[in-house]
Amino acid sequence: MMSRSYTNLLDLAEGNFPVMSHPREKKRLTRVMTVPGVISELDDDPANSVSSDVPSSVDVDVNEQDEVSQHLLDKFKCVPAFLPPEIFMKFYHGFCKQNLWPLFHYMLPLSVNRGGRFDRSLWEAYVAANKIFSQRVIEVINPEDDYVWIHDYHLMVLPTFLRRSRMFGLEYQSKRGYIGLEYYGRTIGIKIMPVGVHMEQIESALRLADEESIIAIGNRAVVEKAPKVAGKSSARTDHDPARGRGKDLESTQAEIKASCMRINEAFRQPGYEPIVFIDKPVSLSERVAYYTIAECVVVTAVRDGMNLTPYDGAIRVNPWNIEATAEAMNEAISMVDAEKQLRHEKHYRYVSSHDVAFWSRSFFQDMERTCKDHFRRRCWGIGLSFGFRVVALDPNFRKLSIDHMESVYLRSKNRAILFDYDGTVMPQASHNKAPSVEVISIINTLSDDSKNTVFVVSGRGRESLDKWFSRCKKLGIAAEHGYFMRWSSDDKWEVRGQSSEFGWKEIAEPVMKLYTEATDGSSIETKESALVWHHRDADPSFGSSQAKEMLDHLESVLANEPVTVKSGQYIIEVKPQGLTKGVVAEKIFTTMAENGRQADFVLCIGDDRSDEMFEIISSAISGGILSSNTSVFACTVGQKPSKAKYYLDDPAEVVNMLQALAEASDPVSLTDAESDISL
Ligand SMILES: O=P(O)(O)OC[C@H]1O[C@H](O[C@H]2O[C@H](CO)[C@@H](O)[C@H](O)[C@H]2O)[C@H](O)[C@@H](O)[C@@H]1O
Repeated sequence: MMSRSYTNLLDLAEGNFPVMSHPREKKRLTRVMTVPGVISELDDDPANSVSSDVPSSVDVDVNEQDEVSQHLLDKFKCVPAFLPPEIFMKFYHGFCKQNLWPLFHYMLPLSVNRGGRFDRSLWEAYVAANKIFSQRVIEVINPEDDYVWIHDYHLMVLPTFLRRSRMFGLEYQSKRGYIGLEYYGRTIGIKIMPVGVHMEQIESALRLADEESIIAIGNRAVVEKAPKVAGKSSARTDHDPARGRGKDLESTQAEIKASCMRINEAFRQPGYEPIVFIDKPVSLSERVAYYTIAECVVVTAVRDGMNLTPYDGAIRVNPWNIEATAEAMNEAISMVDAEKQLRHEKHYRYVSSHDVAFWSRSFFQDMERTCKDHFRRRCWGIGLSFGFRVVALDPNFRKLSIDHMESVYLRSKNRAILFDYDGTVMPQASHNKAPSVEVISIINTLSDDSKNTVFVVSGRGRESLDKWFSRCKKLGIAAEHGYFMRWSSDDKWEVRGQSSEFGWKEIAEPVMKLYTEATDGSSIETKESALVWHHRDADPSFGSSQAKEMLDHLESVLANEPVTVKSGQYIIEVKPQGLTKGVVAEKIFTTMAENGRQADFVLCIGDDRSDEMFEIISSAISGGILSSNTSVFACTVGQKPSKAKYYLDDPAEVVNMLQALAEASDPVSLTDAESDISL
């Protein structure tokens, strides 16, 4: 018996389903898969027990399912997923049609009476159906060559199930017309692609309509029932019965019928019926015949999913605006033929060249392009249940070997050591943000070595950094992402921002205040060059959704200002354009080279967007600021997608690593030149 707790809902994703009755064991379909290892692993996986318990399908008798499956496979290379009737009813007519469809089509119940409460059994059936699909996919897929195209809202849990078995890493390059989402090391491509019509089918229906149906309809319906009477026209309401069921649908149908009756009663005349309401399925050829003889087709779907209604020289209307719709209808029926023809030709060209075949070809091309590099990535599953995520990492991404780095360190003469502060040498969760005595001592040992140039490169304000590192005389500090820079405590702060114009703060701050008022636990930090909105102490999910919203909001109101808006660890930061830790790193490497001390050892370490430091390294090498022989250790904190090649697990490991380098340092070491002189 399933527990009613929410956690057990999540268990469903683990494959812990209520076992449905099964009259007989179902034979497995002949495998198409070509990777034997994966098949055998799945065979023994108890989490994959649902499909073997599937007792029957809705449309195909259970005794015929194997035969039908084989036939579909041989003839069409198709593999069906048979859902037991009790699952199918609750999955399709229940959760899909009663919950998801209205949700995705903005058809939320207008009154309490029309809305049902969340029905747990429907949700369970939805998850169970998705699981069955996933098992069919897993049975037949060749993970090396195949793509998986998951379509529509019925199968939204399917990707989660598939990724638990085998994951497909994606890398995506942004192109015009696409949106590329970076997601745990993968880029998800999003594109708007209207589905085209099947031109051949429509054209053959048109031919058929010309020959047969128009005559039939003309005789039966148009002439007899709805003739054009002088100055009057008849409307034919062609109502394609919906596949779904539900209370909303029934009442909508009743309302349509009542409206038709009301209009007919008011305007009916002998031999003239203003509205002919067709409440039965209409064949394609008959429908096309109606389209052919109609003077105007009005499509007023308020939200459309995959409606393939012909698009014939349309006048666009807002279906909520009744007057504008009436005007558009009048315009359509009174439009001169030449204009109709022009409009038709323009749209026909588009419709006929962007048909359903074009759509599917284009979809596959996008999929191929999106997936082309995914075999280069290694995927790791992290988290549990719906919190499960697949992280795609570069195969060269590996843990930093301190021993190896230490041996390179010992051989090098000019070293650049750049480290971020928060999340790198200072744990994010720590309340006391001042560096420990241990960290101060390590930094002093490192910066006392004359071969070393050591910098803390941080988003923090210069005042805090100055105070915290007051005992590190030789430490370089880049504060506020490099807006301020200083090479040692004896040097003056350089202001490196391109602009000292901060009028944008008057735009950004009121926006941040709005969100701060609405988000308990959030606050605003004012830095000299930047404004930061913090939500670490807010409710986690509300805080992060507010942060996303604020990011968009700020980006739009600051679009013409010389600033960038960035998200970080529980922060949204607005800072002057061109300020990045990458620019700081470049400045340090350039200055070293100009002073005849080109770095032969570089250690850059950061935990988040300070990855910017890593990104400039290849351009620094190609630009000659670093040599191709420079040993580069670009390291991130935490095993996550990054431009860095190495990772360490947490700030404690970072401090250990720095300690090891400090121990290998020579605080009184002399440069070669100095050695020669002293000899
Ligand atoms: O570049 P970093 O050294 O990593 O500094 C980046 C930001 O650090 C600070 O914010 C972080 O610490 C806060 C606690 O003190 C924490 O609540 C927040 O979530 C962290 O992101 C600082 O306040 C920001 O101005 C820096 O940009």
